[in-house]
Amino acid sequence: MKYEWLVGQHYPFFPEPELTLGTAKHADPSSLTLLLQDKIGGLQLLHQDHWVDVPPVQGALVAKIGDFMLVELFCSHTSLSSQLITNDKFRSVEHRVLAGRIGPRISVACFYNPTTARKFGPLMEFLSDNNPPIYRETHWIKGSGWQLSPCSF
Ligand SMILES: O=C(O)CCC(=O)C(=O)O
Ligand SMILES: [Fe+2]
Repeated sequence: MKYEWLVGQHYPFFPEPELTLGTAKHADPSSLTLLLQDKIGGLQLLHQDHWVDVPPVQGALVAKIGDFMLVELFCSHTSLSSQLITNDKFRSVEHRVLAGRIGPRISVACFYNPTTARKFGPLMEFLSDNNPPIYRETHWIKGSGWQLSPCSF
């Protein structure tokens, strides 16, 4: 069984935005997050130690790689892979949301999460003598996501 969560988020107008954040810095524990923003903006991605604005584009979905990133989207043989199963070749993106400067903001996020029925670890295709596994095999846990668990070699 897979878990998909649809979450609506409301960020009220805040008269002193420098005193707080809408959402603090984090990476999603999902496999993949698809996000619909309204026209207010405020989402930022951390890129090379700098916060970069994600401009809102009417009707566009923002796709964010999550920590787990094993998605069997739409059909069971289609899988997209990232931080855990690609052994860090593709990494989840850290992001935050600035507090409402212009007006209230609404976003809708769909978090695609992996099955809890089996463990996932780095795929063999991403491993070699020069690229040993960085993470242990782990389950994704409904309710709490999961913890990246580094291997100790
Ligand atoms: O409201 C947003 O733009 C993003 C919120 C968030 O961090 C998320 O949906 O993962
Ligand atoms: Fe997020």
